[in-house]
Amino acid sequence: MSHALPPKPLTARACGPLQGRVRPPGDKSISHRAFLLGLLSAGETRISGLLEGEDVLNTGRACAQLGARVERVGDGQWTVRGVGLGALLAPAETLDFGNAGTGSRLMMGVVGGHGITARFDGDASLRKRPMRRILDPLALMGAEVLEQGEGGRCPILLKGTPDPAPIEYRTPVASAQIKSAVLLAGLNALGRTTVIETEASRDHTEKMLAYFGATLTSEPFGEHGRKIALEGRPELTPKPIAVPADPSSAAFLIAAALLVEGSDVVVEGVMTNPLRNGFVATLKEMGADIEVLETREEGGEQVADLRVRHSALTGVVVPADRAPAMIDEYIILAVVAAFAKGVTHMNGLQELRVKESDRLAATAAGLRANGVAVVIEGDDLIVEGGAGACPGGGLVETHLDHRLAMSFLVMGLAAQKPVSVDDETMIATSFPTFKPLLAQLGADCFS
Ligand SMILES: O=C(O)C1=C[C@@H](OP(=O)(O)O)[C@@H](O)[C@H](O)C1
Ligand SMILES: C=C(OP(=O)(O)O)C(=O)O
Repeated sequence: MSHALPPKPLTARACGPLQGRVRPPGDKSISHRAFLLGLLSAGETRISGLLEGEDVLNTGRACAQLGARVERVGDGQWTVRGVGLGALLAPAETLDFGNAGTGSRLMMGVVGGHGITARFDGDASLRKRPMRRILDPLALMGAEVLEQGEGGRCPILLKGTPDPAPIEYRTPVASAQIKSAVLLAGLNALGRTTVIETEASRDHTEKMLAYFGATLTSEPFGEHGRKIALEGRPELTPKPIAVPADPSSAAFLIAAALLVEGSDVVVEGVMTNPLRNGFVATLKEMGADIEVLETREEGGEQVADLRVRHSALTGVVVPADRAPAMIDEYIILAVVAAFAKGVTHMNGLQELRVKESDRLAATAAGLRANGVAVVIEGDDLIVEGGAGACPGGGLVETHLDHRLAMSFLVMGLAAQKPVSVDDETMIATSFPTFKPLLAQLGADCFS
């Protein structure tokens, strides 16, 4: 499944100071959800600022296969004419989610709660990712897995139920994808679906469901958790969605500005949702000069312009309970840590093993290839920084993982020797404007 492009290597070399203002693309998590809620509500949902990355576009195509009319009406502007809850069509062809865990898993929730059957598939990376974590709660609700790859992996043929059982489900790991899949299936249940998470994960699904008119409560559970309860069969009403800038994409621009000497950059409109801001919080603890210039609300989220200046950084201990708020930022944090003074100890990274690649192993390998001392101890990553200097000079294997590619290219902008990645094509899944935006800041240092 998935049309695989031939790998395209890319090298980044040291560049002069980064200067200017830049706005990262729309948030990937919110963009996926905008398409899905558009599908599930009858009428027209207008979306602006959508991330036009391959992951999100695949979700849009899948929504069209289930009956929605999905149209691009301008740059980042889309409309979705949804069929509404309970009225989805069975797709004639396989739903191909490419590289996207989020798109495939959330859509499994949607299909699982409807009386339709759909085949889910994706690229070689997606075919390695665990799906039982989604299929298990969906089975409790009445969905059936008719076919599956080894160990509950894609390709998966899922038969949903027209009458899902409302369940109370405790997520086994902190995962917004598991929580969202259960809630999306629970939308079509007669009764209340409850999800309990002991570590709170990103809350975009809850916020968007409430915005579209669903009755939903979210209350604290234990020290760091949440209990979310959703009343089934709501009247979902389409609402305009303005997608704020993605903090996970912003992370690469912020890191580049911190690492390249003399840089002074403003990254605009970055979503500062507390369940997404662990990276900036950690950088500040490391001594990063990040000034919050203007806070405001965009599309129901707090956003801010961040002024970032080159900074001398010091290693820190990153607590395990911060992982959900920066789960996609550990690779770039590890790269930043390679330039810090002293050791950075990142705790509790077991979930990194089941992302687009085994990010724990691949990050360590990439650092070693570039002369950085690193140890994996259990589920922890320990990086020894070079106090402002990082040797570089390595070739990094990216294993179809966009964030590995971008993180090590950022390393190359500040390292002593150029850094190469074996494939840049996957960057298009989440941040197609990565190179042009860096070039806009003066970092036109890729070849
Ligand atoms: O719900 C989402 O949009 C996401 C949740 C996270 O995954 P998990 O739910 O597996 O932690 C994250 O890594 C992914 O990039 C996006
Ligand atoms: C883990 C990621 O995404 P997904 O799970 O959607 O593939 C990511 O973007 O880093």
